[in-house]
This record gives sequence, structure tokens and C-alpha cells, in this order.
Amino acid sequence: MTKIIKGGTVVTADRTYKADVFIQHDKIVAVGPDLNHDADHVIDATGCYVMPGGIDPHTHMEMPFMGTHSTDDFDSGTAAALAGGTTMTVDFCLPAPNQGLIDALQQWYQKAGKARTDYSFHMAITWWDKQVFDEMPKVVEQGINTFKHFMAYKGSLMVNDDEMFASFSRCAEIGAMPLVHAENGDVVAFLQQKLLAEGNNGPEAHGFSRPPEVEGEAANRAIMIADQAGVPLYVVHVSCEQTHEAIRRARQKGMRVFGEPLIQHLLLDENEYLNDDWDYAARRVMSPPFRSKDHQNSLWAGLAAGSLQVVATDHCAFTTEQKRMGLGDFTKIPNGTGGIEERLPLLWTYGVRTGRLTMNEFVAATSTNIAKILNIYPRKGAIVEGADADIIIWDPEATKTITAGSQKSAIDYTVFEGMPVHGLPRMTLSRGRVAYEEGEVKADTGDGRFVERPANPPVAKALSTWKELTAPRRVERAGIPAGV
Ligand SMILES: NC(=O)NCCC(=O)O
Ligand SMILES: [Zn+2]
Ligand SMILES: [Zn+2]
Repeated sequence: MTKIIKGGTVVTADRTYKADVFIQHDKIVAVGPDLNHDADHVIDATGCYVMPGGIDPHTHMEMPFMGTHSTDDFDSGTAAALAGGTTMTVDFCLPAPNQGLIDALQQWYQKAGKARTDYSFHMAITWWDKQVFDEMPKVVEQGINTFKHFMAYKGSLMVNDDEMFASFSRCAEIGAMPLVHAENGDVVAFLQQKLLAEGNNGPEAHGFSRPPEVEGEAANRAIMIADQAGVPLYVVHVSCEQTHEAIRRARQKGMRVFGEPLIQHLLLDENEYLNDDWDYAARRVMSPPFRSKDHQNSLWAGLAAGSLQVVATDHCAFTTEQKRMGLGDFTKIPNGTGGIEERLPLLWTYGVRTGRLTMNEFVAATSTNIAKILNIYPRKGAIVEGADADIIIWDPEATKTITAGSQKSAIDYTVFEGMPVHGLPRMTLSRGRVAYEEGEVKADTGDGRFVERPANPPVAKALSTWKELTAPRRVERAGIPAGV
């Protein structure tokens, strides 16, 4: 099976140029101007950009959380992904208390059997003892090189500093990278109880209970712990200047820290929680919460400056009925919002079309940077010979208004309802197959494949080399033997 994409403009993280793309089976085998290869299918990309498929490194499909499960599973969630130009998702495997990592992984492989996109997992460290320590290298052997730590959700997913330091140190030993959800869970728990006691029980109190300082403190703490453990760090859902500042400062000091804003935090602000309609506000409850416009400006600036690298979604979609579990007590509203179908069109419309990002920065933030961080580049995140043929044919002139009625997600609303977008995928190819075209998802349930991610990405190797070189060393003194 061969295909040729003709007449388009290839946009990658570092170049924009007129070129055709020739695909054989699941791989790109040639990229260049006016290719005259014979192909079984010709795809006309005149007037379109040809870009690497999006990679969303932060999703929660069918996530067991807060007494329920997120409603988009790997089937509906990855259908939505393809419709929005995303060809790979990375979900979080969450072991239950005392459950082994490998055991939990079997459950996630089973759930992900329904995926229509390629996928991988981050393994969450939700508790700590020798079994977890022993199983971490086995997880890495299975092609998972990232471990997630929740510094919030006290009493469920949260880990303490000692557990985090032990796990980060283990990551350093096995060439893996820790991720953190950075919020001070103890302070959040205190503020939640205080607000409830004062009669603040509506969804707006969710925002009051998680101020930016709570996030910035935790991010800074995780960064310093990672530095002591000698390991790179990836901070998920960076929502505010305080966290961005901590990341920026660390990077300026040479620390290997990455930051991931979400499309929701870039575009939706804290006023959403003040809406008169309880359902409207509750649907937007996620952690960290939406912030002020100043924080949004900081995140956009970080993407342009390179201090923040990746735009994700944290797609974790609950229905209105599920959100109503928190009527009368905001702490029981399942935390999470959707965005996997809208991420690329929104970032294009409000990033590229406004001049806040270049097209190349758009590709970097939605695909290439995370492919490098996750050590799957250039198999993913690139339009080059030998890469997987995960490609978007992007029509920069296509428009629509986002509405729940036409989304692929299984929930009954979208937090982006009514927002116009200008720039949409006309076609999405996943490993050379047409997976989405003109409104229709063509990939079947189960077409996705697990993508193995090898340990020791270049940044981890460089950092461990440097840490070894600069490690404290005993000064040898004449006449004083070691151990005295
Ligand atoms: N973000 C959120 O509110 N829900 C999903 C779980 C998490 O990432 O914290
Ligand atoms: Zn989180
Ligand atoms: Zn998340």
C-alpha cells in the first residue's frame, strides 16, 4: 500500500517548505518537491499544510476518580483525538493502593485495547514501598519511561516528599523521568474545609481552594527535589505565573525542567466559575483551576520564549450528571475537563492566527517537543524519511463553531461551546491509514498500537553525566585513611 500527498506545504518544528510526502505501508519513505513516485492513492493537499500528527501527552480515559470513572474511554476519547488531528495519546496508569505496578498495567493495556490512536502510558506512583521500588525497572522494560507523582488529592493519589524523593532517585537510576501534578495537597485540603465551614460550597470555591501560590510552591519544591535526585522533571498542567516562574528560573540555572500548559488554561479564565448556572461552573471544575488573564499571558509568553514546551489537554471528561455528585459540596465535583478534539484548532486559531505563535512553534508545542521529551523522536513528531506516517492535512481556511452537538466526545457539553475556530484538519493519517476525513472518523476501535518509549533519553543521559562529574568527593589527605 502506497500513498502520496501532493501539492501541500510541509510544516515541521523547524521548517516550512513545499514538498510531497510518499508513504509506504505505515512509514514515510520520501519527502521532497515534485516527487514522481507511483502510488496506489494520491492525496491532494493543495492549499493545505502537511504537519506531524498531534501527540497529547496528558489524557485520562475511563479514569477511576472521585467515586466515578471519566466518561470518555479509549474508544470515544481517541475518536475525538483523531477528529482534532491528534494521532497519539499518553494516558496515566493509576495503581490502586497496594496494587502492584505491573498488575495495574495489565488493566490499562486492556482498557487501551479500544484505542483508535497509537498510545502509551505514564505510570503513576500512588504509594511507596519495596515492591514499587522493585517493579519500576520492570515498567521501564515494558517501554514506559515516565512516572507520575500527584502532590495533591490528599487521601487518594497524593504522595509525600519522602516518597517523591525516593521515587525520583529511583527514576534517576533507571533512566526514567518523573512527572508531577504540582499543588500543595495539605494546603488545598485545609482550604477546602475552611471554605466549606464558611458556607462556600459552590463550584467557585474550587478556584478559591487552589490559589496560584499553592501550585507555585509545589512546583518549586518538586523542581528542587528533582535536582537533588539528579533527574529531569516534567511539570504537567502549568496554569499560572508562579509555576512558570519556578520552571523558568530552574531552566536558567541549567536544570532540566519541562512545563506543560493546557489549552484550557490558555483560553478559559477564572470568571467561568462565577457563572449563575451551577452546571456551567461545575463542568469547568478541574485542577489546577482556571486563572486570571495575567496568568494566561504568562503561559503564552512561555510558549513563545521556550520556557514552556508542550500544550496538552488533561482530557478527563465527566458528564453533567457526574458533575452533580458535588451539588452542595464542591469538593465532590469530579475534577476534569475535555479538550482533545479542540486542542489543535484552538491553538492554531488563538495562537498562530493571532501571531502569538509561529506555525513551527505550533508543531513543536503540539507534537515534536513532546516526542523528544518522551524519547520517541523522530519516529513520532516528524515528517522525515523513516518516521511513522502520522500526518495531518491541515486546512488553514476551514472554519467552524465548537459545539457539543457535533463533537466525538461522549459527554453532553464542551467547555469551549460557541468558540469559533479557523483552521482544521481536513484529513488525519495514522501510520499511513486515513483515520479521519472531512468530519468522519475512519479508524476503527482497536486500530491503535502501544508505542514503546526507551529509557535514557538524551537529556537524562546528559544530566546523569553532569551529576556524576560534579558529585561530592572525599578530599584525600596524607596520612588520613578513608573511613576515619
Ligand atoms: N486535572 C483534573 O482536574 N483532573 C484529572 C486528574 C489530574 O490530572 O489531576
Ligand atoms: Zn493533575
Ligand atoms: Zn491529569
